[in-house]
Amino acid sequence: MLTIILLKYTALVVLAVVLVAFLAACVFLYRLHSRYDHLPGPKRTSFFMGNASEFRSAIERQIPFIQRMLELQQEFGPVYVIFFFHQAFISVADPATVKELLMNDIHTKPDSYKVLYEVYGVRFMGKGLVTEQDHSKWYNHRKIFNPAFHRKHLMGLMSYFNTSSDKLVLKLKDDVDTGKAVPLMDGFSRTTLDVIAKAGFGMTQELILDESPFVEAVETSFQGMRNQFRKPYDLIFPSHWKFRREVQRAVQCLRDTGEELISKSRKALLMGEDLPNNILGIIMKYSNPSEDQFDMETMVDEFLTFFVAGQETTGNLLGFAMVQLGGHPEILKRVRDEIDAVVGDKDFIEYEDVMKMEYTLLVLKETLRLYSPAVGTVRRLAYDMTVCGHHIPAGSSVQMSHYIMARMEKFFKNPLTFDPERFLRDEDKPLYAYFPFSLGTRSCIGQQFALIEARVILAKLYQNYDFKLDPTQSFGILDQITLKPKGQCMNYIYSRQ
Ligand code: HEM
Repeated sequence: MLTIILLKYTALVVLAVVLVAFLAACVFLYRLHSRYDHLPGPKRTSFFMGNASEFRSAIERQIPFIQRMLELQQEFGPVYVIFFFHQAFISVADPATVKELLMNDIHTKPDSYKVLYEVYGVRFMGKGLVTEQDHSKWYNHRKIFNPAFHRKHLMGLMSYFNTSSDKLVLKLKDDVDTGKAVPLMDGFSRTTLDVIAKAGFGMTQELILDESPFVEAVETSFQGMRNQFRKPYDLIFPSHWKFRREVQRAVQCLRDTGEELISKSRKALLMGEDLPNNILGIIMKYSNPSEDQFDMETMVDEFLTFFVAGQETTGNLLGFAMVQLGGHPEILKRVRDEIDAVVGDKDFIEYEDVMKMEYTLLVLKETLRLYSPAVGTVRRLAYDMTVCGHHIPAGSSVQMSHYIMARMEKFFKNPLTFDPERFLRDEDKPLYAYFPFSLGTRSCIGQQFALIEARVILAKLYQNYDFKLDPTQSFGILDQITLKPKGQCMNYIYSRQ
């Protein structure tokens, strides 16, 4: 009898707790919605899910979600609000606001970055440079990393860029003159992974030519990261538990590899040995262990951060660039002529050669204007602001998208035309409208690294081969949180005439 009463009592308590939680969620959402009721924006299709159905419609129409956000910008103007479950994002396409939010450190990164802290319960990017929200902690780390990206150290990384590109050339050798189109994205992805692994952390594993458990672990982890971001509720279903375990193992494998490399480097430093000229070696030299600037966990966070931030982005940039070159024979000819003139048949591409590849740089810049792998950034407003006549309260998450602004006639003449020389003319208004690497102190630390690496890889490819885009290769964009070319960048490869 007592047990039945207890059970009834417990059930009542549970019911009451659920009811209170439900009411609290309703009040929270009601207050959130009313905070932004004065702003334009699409109608919420659900009280609880807000505008999450917009995601579904973008997937169904096979367009990147950011393209849907551009359409909404065209419909509602430079400022609008969109709700995802319990989060409101204010999308802003206004250079003055981009300047205010990115050039002023008082506006920090919002909580939405926490989604990258861990993947399926295993620490992932943790408190690395991209995700750290505390400005002073971030600043202390960034100042240690900055020297590794100065010109003189980047010059010292040229051998890594050359060696990895040579391996890509070798990997493609079997596909030359076969009359079969081959996907280039896998090669780009492996090559940029190899560069980060070696120039960044001194890994010795072969990542381009052979099958590698590390490459598989990177792919599985990234897939897990995307799923967690886009389909967080999949995990409720037991059919996804196997995948979750695979992702957890893969992330752990990356963290273990990072820890091993960092420990090795630390030991070498303590033994007074010379550290190699890679990013990890340079950070070790510049950081002060006595100040405990980097505990092992944070250092491993940075290891993962550099793979996430530096690999796929640069690989995707190369893919987009090759697709655009394939579709613009006159631009391709100028790139090839420049590479022939600057590099000729040299085996080793020097830093000075890269600096002379000015037209190729314009092509990369134009590729980044229309096809930047990273679509934008978000800041948490530190104080109330009025943007284009709209009041935005302090604490709001404001999204600024370079993808959106790059497609606005207001800032770029004939915005959808791929025109590398636009950067030499004075017709556009790119100031605070062009920011593929973001702007301000939290802009991309690897910007120059990526642009040098991409030029070396392109130079080596065109130095050795001719490429012809497969006519079935799409010019579309695949949204995988970062943007990548749809269709794997299919090309026929020929020996150079
Ligand atoms: C085409 C290639 C690349 C693009 C388009 C790109 C873009 C970006 C963007 C937009 C941000 C700002 C992210 C935010 O606001 O949350 C960023 C940050 C960052 N990127 Fe890149 N990136 C590229 C390549 C690289 C490479 C090669 C590395 C490393 C070698 C790198 C390392 C980082 C790091 C560590 C941050 C965080 C910076 C900080 O907050 O201090 N990126 N990148």
